[in-house]
Parts: sequence; structure tokens; C-alpha cells
Amino acid sequence: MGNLVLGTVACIFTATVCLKLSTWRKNYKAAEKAGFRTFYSPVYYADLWWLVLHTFLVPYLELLPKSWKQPWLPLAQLWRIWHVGHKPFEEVGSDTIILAAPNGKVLWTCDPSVVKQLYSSPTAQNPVKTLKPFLDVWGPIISTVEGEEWKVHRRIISYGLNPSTYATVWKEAIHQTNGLIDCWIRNGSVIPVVQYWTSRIILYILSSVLFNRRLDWKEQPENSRFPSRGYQVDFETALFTVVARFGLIAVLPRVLLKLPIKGFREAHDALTALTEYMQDMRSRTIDRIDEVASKPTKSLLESIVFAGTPGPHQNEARTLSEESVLGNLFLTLMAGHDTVANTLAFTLLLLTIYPEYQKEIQMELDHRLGDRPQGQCSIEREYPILQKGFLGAVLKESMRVYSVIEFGIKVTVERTVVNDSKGEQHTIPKDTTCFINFPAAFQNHSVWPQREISPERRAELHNSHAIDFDPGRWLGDLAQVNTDSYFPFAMGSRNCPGKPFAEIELVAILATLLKTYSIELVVDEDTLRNANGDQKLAWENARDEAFRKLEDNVMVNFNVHMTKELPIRITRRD
Ligand code: HEM
Repeated sequence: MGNLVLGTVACIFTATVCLKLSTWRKNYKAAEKAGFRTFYSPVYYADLWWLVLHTFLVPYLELLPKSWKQPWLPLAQLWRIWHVGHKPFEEVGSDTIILAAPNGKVLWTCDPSVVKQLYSSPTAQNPVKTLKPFLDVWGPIISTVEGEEWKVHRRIISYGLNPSTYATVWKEAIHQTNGLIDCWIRNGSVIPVVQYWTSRIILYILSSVLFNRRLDWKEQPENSRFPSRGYQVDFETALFTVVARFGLIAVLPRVLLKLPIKGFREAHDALTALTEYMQDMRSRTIDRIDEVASKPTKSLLESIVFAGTPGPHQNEARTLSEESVLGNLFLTLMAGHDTVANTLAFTLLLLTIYPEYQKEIQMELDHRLGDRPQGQCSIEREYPILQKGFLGAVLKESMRVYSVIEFGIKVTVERTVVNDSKGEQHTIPKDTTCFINFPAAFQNHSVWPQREISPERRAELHNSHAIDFDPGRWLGDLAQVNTDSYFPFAMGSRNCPGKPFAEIELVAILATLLKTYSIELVVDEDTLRNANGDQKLAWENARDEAFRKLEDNVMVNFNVHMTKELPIRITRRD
């Protein structure tokens, strides 16, 4: 009997292995026909066994000879794509690669020509079926629909992103930056973790612009503030908790969130409270729907709620359900939060290790704004000048070197023909998952020249990405930029509709801060002692350490970010 069971198990195992090997071979054959460099990969990016076991397996897999692990091993670690940048492509000598795994075909590209066509081809679509179970917390949203339905969502969100919304973003960013500066000074002027504060300020701006609710810097949205069961969760705590715990909310079924585990319960209660707050905002907007209907430009909240309110001014077939109204409001908040907060945090840290660039911005601000009061700096006059000047160049360079989004994903629903940068035609097979690799395109050294620094010095700074931060490349006659290889906001019809929103708030925050204040690295006592009290040497050592931290402490969850300590100080300019 025992032998029979063992024999059956062995047979099933052998049959499964044979079937997998045959599908693996079939996937390779199909992938190869595209004419790109094709490789076998034992891992499909979404394999559950890989997601669970990778921490244990990767150190052993790293011991394999290069030819066995390149390029699939670095690309199978989706949380290290920013770290490895263009290297996997460099090593195999091609900017587009297809990996054939037992469970599917995956194309990786940073070739600007292929990227552009994938973003514009109707047969390469967003993986909405995969995203739905995670992102449809309330109902279908812009990111989980395709075709005509997507056009309706996109039109409604784009309609709310108009000059009047941008004017509010500009004003609110200035107001909240002043609040943040006061708060920093009240707290002793030292900022241990910049990311914590940039997360807050961006959430505050979004709260005002999206929900018409201004939050106040006096309140501390610490987790300890989370009320006991049965007590009202205030708006700010609900907002912070849902944003911070969105990973849990997206992955776990709602019923599991009700389990008596602290993190789960907080996520559940915050989500319930936020839903009620958003329903209330929706009802209040509906109460004045005639006034909203007659407004020539609507706020984002008004645009989304108006689109979800059937009435004489609406085509019923083109309206959004209540679930989609709440979902799209929240999606806009999520899409506009971590991306901007992380970009702002990296930019502030980069400006502390490059004080010369900070000075350049300040000289530009003095020249452009003079002694004009903040209230008189307008989005129409000052913003375009600052965006085109050194401040704009710093932001572009920061988004190039520290691109907070690692990749875009498209799935080919039909065979898809693309031409690569050399003009060669390729046909990507149906059902191929295509990863558009942002950092590989933005860190390709043949497109973006590196600083001339010895390999020994680079190694000493842990090959930090920050070494090649050079805003000057975006300016003047020396401009060394290839905008085809730069797309932090994606491309094509599904590009980021929040690009002007993000750029305006980043410029407004940095201009407000740096006009009157400077930020600098904190040199701690140990560093000063080790440099025998030599201030200059101590600063240089602290700077080297900051370079290393800006490499070693960069993490990826949904976005690229750095939440570990790298203390900076705010000081009033002379
Ligand atoms: C530095 C800041 C930002 C970056 C780098 C960024 C980047 C991106 C990228 C790459 C996409 C395409 C994602 C995909 O592959 O489908 C996207 C989509 C989107 N972004 Fe942003 N974004 C930023 C800020 C914002 C802001 C401030 C908002 C709104 C206030 C926003 C709203 C959206 C929305 C609604 C979509 C979905 C568009 C669609 O599917 O049609 N983003 N963003």
C-alpha cells in the first residue's frame, strides 16, 4: 500500500516536472521569435514560491557562475530594480531582453524606441485584471479599467486637474511649507528622518486640494493617537493610517482586517472612518450640485462627484458609481502622495550634500523674487521661470537619479510589432508581460555621462547613485540630456495626469523653504572628534557617510524611498 502511494506521488511529481519543462521550452521558443535577446529564467516575477522564498534563496543563487544567473536573477528581484539600474542590460549588450520562465514570458526594456511604442500601442495594455483585486478597495478606478471605461475615468480626473486647481496647489504648498518650517524650528531645527516630514506635508497639501480640508501642523498624527475601539477616528488619523497601511488593505480580504491584531484593526477602523468622511464630502458636494454644474472650472472633488451624480446635466451611461467616486478620490490621493513625498525627500537630502547647488537655487530665488512678499509670488509669473531655471533642473535630475517609480507594466493582448532604436522590427508574442524599466533608462551611462571620479573613490562611496547627481546637465549650451530616455511620468495616453500638480507643489515648497532658510548636514560629535576637531574634514566625512547612506539605505516597497535616519538641520539664511 505504502509503495503504491509513493509510486503515485512520484508519478504525479515526474509528470508535473515534465509538463513544466515542456511549457518552459515552449515559452522560450515563442519568446525567441521576437528577435530580442532571449534567456531562460527559472523564475516568473509573480511566482508565489519565489516571493516567499527569495530571501533564503538569493544568497545561494548569487554564488552561481555569471552565465547561469544573468540577466534573470537581478531582474527577478523587483525590489532591487532601482539598485541595479542599467547593469543587467549592459552585461548582455541589449536594451531589450525577453525572459522565458515556466509560467510565462517577460520582456524587460529600457530602449526608448520600444518604450514609446509599448506606451502607445493599443495591443499593449495595463494589467488591469491583475490590479483589480488589490486596488478596487471601493469600486473600479482609473487604474483598473481599460478602453472606453478608462476614457470616462481619465476625462473626469483630468477635468479636475485644471489651472484653478493648480493655483490652489501653489498657494497651499506655500502655506504648508511655512507651517512645516515653524514646526521644524519648534522641534529644535534638527530633522532626523526627512521622509517622515515630506510625507506629512504632501498629505496636508493633498487633503486641502482634494478634500477641501486644511490640516494643522500643531496636531501630531502619531500611531499612538489611534483611538480605542468605539471612539471616533479623526480625519487626519484615518487618512494617515490608510495611506501608511495601504499594503495590508490591498492584500488582505476585508474580513481578515477585522481580526483582533493591532495593525489589522487600525487599518480596518481607519478605512471605515475614511469611507464615511469621503461619503460625507460627496453628500455635501451633491447638496450644491446646481452651483457645481454651473462652475466653469471644478475642483478635483467637484469634478469626480459631479461625474458620479446622475441628473439633467449628465449622460447616465457616462457617470461613475458611488464606489468609483470614492475609489478615484482615494487613488488620486495615493498616486500623488508617496511619489511626490519621496521625490521631495531625496531632493532635500541631495541639496544638503551638494550645498553648491543649494546656493545656486538661492541666488536664482534672490534674483527672481527679490524682497517681494511670498503672497505676491504668483503661479503665473514666478512658477514658469523657476521651473525652467536651476530649481527645475535640480528636480529633473533628482527624478532621474532617484526615480521613485521602478517600472511600468504592459501586457500584450495580441502580437505587438515594435521597432527598436536601431530600426529593427520585432514582434512581441501575445500574453507577454512587458516591464518598462525606468532606472535602467535613466541610469544608462552611454546616454547620461557619469562624473569623472576614480573607481577607488566610487567604491569608497559605495558606488552611490548620488555621485552622478548633476543638475547642470539640464541647462544651457552644455545640456547633455536625451529626453527620449527620460520619462518619470510615463508616456502615451496613460501617462501621469498629475505631472503639473507634482511639479508645481515641488517648486513651491523648495522655493518657499530655500528663499529664507538653508538646510545642511548634521555633523555629529563623534565625527568631529574623529577629525580632531577639524570642522572642514568632519563635514567632508559626514558627507561621505551621507553618500553611502543614500545608496545603502534606499528601499523599495511600492516606491523607491529612504526612511532611515540621515539627520539634517534647518538654519536661517544670513
Ligand atoms: C513625482 C511625482 C509623480 C510621479 C513620478 C508619477 C508617475 C506616474 C506614472 C509613471 C504613472 C503611470 C503608471 C502606469 O504605468 O500606469 C502615473 C499615473 C498616474 N498618476 Fe502620477 N506621478 C506623480 C504624481 C502624481 C500626482 C501629484 C497625481 C495626482 C494628484 C498623480 C496621479 C496619477 C494618476 C491618476 C495616474 C493614473 C493614470 C491612468 O491610469 O490613466 N500622479 N503617475
